[in-house]
Amino acid sequence: MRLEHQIRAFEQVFKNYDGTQPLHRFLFTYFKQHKQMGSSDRRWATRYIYSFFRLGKALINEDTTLRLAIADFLCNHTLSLVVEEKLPNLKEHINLSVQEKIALVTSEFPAFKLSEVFVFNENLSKEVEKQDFYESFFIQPDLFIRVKSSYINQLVKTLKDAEVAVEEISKTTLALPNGTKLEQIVPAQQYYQIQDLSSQKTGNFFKPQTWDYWWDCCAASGGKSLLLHDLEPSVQLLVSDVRENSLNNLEERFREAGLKKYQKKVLDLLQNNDQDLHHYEFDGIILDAPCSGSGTWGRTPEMLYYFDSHKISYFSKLQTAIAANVVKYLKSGKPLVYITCSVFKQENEEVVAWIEENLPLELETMEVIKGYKDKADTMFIARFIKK
Ligand SMILES: C[S@@+](CC[C@H](N)C(=O)[O-])C[C@H]1O[C@@H](n2cnc3c(N)ncnc32)[C@H](O)[C@@H]1O
Repeated sequence: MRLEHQIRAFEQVFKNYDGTQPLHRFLFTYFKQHKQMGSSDRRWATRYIYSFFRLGKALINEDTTLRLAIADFLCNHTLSLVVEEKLPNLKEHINLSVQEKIALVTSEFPAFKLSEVFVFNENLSKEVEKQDFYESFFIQPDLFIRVKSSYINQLVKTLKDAEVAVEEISKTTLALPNGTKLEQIVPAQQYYQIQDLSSQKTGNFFKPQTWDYWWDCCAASGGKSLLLHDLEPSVQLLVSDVRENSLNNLEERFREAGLKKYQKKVLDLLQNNDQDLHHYEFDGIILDAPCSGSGTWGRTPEMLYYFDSHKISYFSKLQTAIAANVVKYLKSGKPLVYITCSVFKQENEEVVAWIEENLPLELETMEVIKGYKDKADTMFIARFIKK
C-alpha cells in the first residue's frame, strides 16, 4: 500500500513535468500546490524523480516502475520500497559501488546500455572518457566553496561543529555534501564564494598582470570576476551581460566580497556595441559563453531526458558570434579566455577551430576540465592570444 502511494506520487510528478523549467523549481511550485503531500511524501517523490532522470534514456522501452527501481538502486545506498519490491535479487547489493551495481544491472537486464544514459555520445568532446563520464550521472555532485586561505581553518571548524561532512580539497577549496544549508551555518559570506571546483580551476588560465584592465563580457552574477579579483586584486574590471537582473545579483555579491573597483554595463554582444565601447582596450577578456550546460547535468539530470540536440548548433552560433564581436576590444598580445560548461565538441573544439580560422587569435592552450572525476561540473577552457 505504501509503495503504491509512493509510486502514484512519483507518477503524478513525472506526468506534470515537461522539462521546460528546472526540475527543482517545478518541484517547489508543485509541492506548494499539493499541500496534502507530507514531508515524507515530498522527500520520496524528490528522490524518485531525480534518480529516475539519472537513468537518461537507458531501458527506455521498459516499464516505468521497473526503470524507477533500477535508477533508485544505482543512485542510492539506502533501500527504498520500490527496490525491495521490484528488484529482490539486487536489493542486498545496495551498498556496492556504482561500477559494481552497473555490472549487476547489466547482467540482470541485458538490454541495459550505459551509453544510453547520455544519448548525445557522438557530440562529446574528444578528451571526455565516456565510461567515467556516464557513470558519474549516478552520483550526486558535491557543493564546492572557494574560501580565503586565512579563513579556511576557522570555516572547517565551524562546519565540523555543525556536523557537516566537509572535505578539504586545497588551501582555498572545500567540498560539502550537496544540500548543505550553508547560509544558515555561516551567514557571513565575505570570506567564501559558492563556486564549482571546475569553475575555480578556470582561474589557473587567467594569469592577470598587476593593474591590468579586464572585461568579463558574459559576467552573469560575477563568479569568474570574483575569482579574477582574488587572483590579482589590482585588476580593473568591466563586467557586462545581456541580463540586467544577473548584474544586480553581481552588485550584491561584489559588495559582500568588498570588490569596489569595477564598471558594469548591460550589453547584448550579438549587437554592434561600438557606441558604448569604441574607446575601450582590454588587457584580458573572459568569455564565459552561454552554452548547453551539458557539463552540469549531474546537477540537473532532467536534461538527460529532455534536452533536444538541435539546440547545440544554436549555442555554437551564439558562441562564435560573441567571440567575433568582442575580439576587437582586446589589445594585441593579450589573452582571451573562452569557457563553457559543455561537453559537446560543437561548443568546444569546433568553436576553437572556427576562432583560429576566422579571428586574429592564436590558440595557446585548451582542455576539458574533467569534473566528472571529482563530483564536480565538467568544463572546457581555451586560452588565445591576440595577434
Ligand atoms: C555561462 S553564463 C556566465 C556565468 C558567469 N560568468 C559566472 O562565472 O557565474 C553565460 C552568460 O551569458 C549571457 N549571455 C547570453 N547571451 C548573451 C548576449 N547576446 N550578450 C551578452 N551576454 C549574453 C547570459 O545572460 C549568461 O549570464
